[in-house]
Amino acid sequence: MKTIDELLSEGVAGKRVFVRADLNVPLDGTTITDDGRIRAVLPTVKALAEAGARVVVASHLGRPKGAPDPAFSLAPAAARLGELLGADVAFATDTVGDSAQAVVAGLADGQVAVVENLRFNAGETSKDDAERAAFADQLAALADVYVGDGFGAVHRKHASVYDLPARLPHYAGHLIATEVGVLKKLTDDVQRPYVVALGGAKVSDKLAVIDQLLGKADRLLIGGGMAYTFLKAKGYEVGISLLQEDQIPVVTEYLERAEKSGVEIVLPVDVLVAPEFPDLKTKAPAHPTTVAADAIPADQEGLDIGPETRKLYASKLADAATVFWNGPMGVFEHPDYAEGTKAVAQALVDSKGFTVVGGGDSAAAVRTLGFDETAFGHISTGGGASLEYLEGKTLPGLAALED
Ligand SMILES: Nc1ncnc2c1ncn2[C@@H]1O[C@H](COP(=O)(O)OP(=O)(O)OP(=O)(O)O)[C@@H](O)[C@H]1O
Ligand SMILES: O=C(O)[C@H](O)COP(=O)(O)O
Repeated sequence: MKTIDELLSEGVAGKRVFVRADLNVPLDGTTITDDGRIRAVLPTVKALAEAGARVVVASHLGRPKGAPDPAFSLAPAAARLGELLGADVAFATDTVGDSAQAVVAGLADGQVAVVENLRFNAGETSKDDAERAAFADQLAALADVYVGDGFGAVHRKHASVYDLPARLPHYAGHLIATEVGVLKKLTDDVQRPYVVALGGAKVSDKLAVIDQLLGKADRLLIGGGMAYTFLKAKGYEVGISLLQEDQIPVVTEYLERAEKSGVEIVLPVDVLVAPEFPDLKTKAPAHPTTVAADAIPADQEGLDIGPETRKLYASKLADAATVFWNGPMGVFEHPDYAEGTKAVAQALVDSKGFTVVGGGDSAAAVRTLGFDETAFGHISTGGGASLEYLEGKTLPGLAALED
């Protein structure tokens, strides 16, 4: 894989360089609540701009449905990138249309532009190769060189991640190089006990990774929205909690396999429930109730792990030599459901092992809950991406950067 260092030594002055970043930051309206993913791509953008490149930054944000949707505009991220760079950043109100073409044509050497959300175009995420290729052709017309630096999205076979690098000379940016360097340690020579904590809301995506993790980790702690499919597989009722009903047989098989192979799968023993999802805007008190994991009322939703589970998970993390954690333990954005995530974060801080936190919201949680980033071994910008890397999968966005 050629890296940006080679590109810089070859010279980029005057060249249009397309940087595929992951600027998928958490937003409260148009306010960015954690800018970690923007800061993470700064070394690449700065280096290119300082070398005189005309830098075209592109990213997805959220999961819009292949058409423009103002709620998912990258405008706030572009503004924040400008603040962090201390320079004007031009913004194109479309991705490959008139605005993008004009903004890119107007760039001077060393200037930076951001184009609008890649996923406002159906071709970006299409499963149809020809549709993705057609969009990649339009993206390729905007640049001379491609730099892949959106680590959080390298597990997606999307046009800007997978098809576009095949059309341009391509290089890995600083962030991808750093992320892969650290995660390699967890695949090549992992120190044991190796404990993986999984939570979050992207349950269908992430249940699949457990298949491989069962052969690699010594212990799996399950929290967040992920926990309820496991509790249901054990025969408990989960009320109106997040549930991946079709995955219950798969999860049942995981539980059986873990038992046979001596891998510990640790599930919540108690949870915080409420009749409705909390208001994340007003943060109005949610008045949750603590119930045993096998006693979730039919009309209630599990929104965080409970106090006994917090202690249990801290004890299961205490002797770990290596920890990988992806996915908040609860709806940490609301103060009534942040304690589970705080407890796991604190257990990582207290750990003597090598600790890695992965994921947009997981990393944001660590920072917004007031933890010092340097207390963790590594904070990865990718959740799904790092999990799939740890599974040993070939990731489309990394494969595409190979020569
Ligand atoms: N019990 C729960 N029910 C519903 N949502 C939950 C629950 N627990 C956690 N969440 C939500 O999960 C979200 C984060 O999940 P997600 O899987 O996206 O993690 P991530 O760290 O961002 O990883 P990635 O980078 O792969 O997106 C948070 O917004 C949080 O509110
Ligand atoms: O948040 C993430 O994990 C990445 O930005 C990828 O987003 P996606 O899961 O919507 O593809």
